[in-house]
Amino acid sequence: MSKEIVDKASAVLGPRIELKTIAQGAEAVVFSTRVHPYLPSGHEDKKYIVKYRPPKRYRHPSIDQALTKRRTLGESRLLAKLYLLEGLNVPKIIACDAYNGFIWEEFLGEELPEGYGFSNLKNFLWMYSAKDRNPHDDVVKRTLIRVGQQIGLLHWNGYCHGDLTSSNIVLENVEGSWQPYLIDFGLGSISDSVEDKGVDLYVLERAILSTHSSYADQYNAWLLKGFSDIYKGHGKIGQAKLKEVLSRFNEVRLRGRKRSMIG
Ligand SMILES: Nc1ncnc2c1ncn2[C@@H]1O[C@H](COP(=O)(O)OP(=O)(O)OP(=O)(O)O)[C@@H](O)[C@H]1O
Repeated sequence: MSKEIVDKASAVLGPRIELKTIAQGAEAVVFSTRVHPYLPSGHEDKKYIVKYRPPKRYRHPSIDQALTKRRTLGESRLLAKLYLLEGLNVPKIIACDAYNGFIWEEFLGEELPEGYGFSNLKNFLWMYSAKDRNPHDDVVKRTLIRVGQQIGLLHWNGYCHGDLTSSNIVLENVEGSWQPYLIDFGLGSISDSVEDKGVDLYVLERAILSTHSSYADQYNAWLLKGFSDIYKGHGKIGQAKLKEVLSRFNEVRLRGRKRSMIG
């Protein structure tokens, strides 16, 4: 992580906000902090995420600023809308400084036991594939069905994620059960397109296949069960829409297979 980026972020936020780097993607740097952006000190019991899109030197400054503003605002607006959907779990947005490229969110997740790392779906499934655990444990089944339900809710309400990998699903331990949260809506959209939905399902299926190939068929079947439950809960219209999404999902799969055969 370049010190220059951290210095830039600190210069905008001021010395009061202590930042700890969590991740650096192509587009943004993610920090955590205990300091609330606008409440006075004394609220350090909570943790927050600060997602920062630093300026890109290779872009013309005015284009760069316009892009940063548009993307930061887009992601914040989407997150704020999604947070209002009943039953859907996404991080609560705390603040947004679109001009400087900052989004503040509540911090979700925790460290998994035995050094399995941060509690995203990918690490959680690794933990259950360990020798002394059962990869088909009921906890895994219940959790994957819940993940499928979250995706079902997102799609049923007319939104798509755009980058639905197993790292972008965070698990929170709520009274002993794992509740999934969808994070990173940087590529998310308001979309009722069956193609976008099929691609979301395909991206997650591939992510699970690439990291947990021995159990992927069962895992994906549980995800689809949860997903289908949501659509089926909406009667005949739900059933018809489910059929459309699943049939497009199959088409996307076939296209993906062809591509991977050709290279
Ligand atoms: N609300 C949150 N709570 C806890 N951790 C988070 C949260 N948001 C992001 N993270 C952590 O930061 C990482 C990167 O965040 P995010 O995916 O939003 O950024 P990104 O730059 O779009 O990443 P990428 O380019 O890898 O998709 C996540 O994988 C997760 O580990």
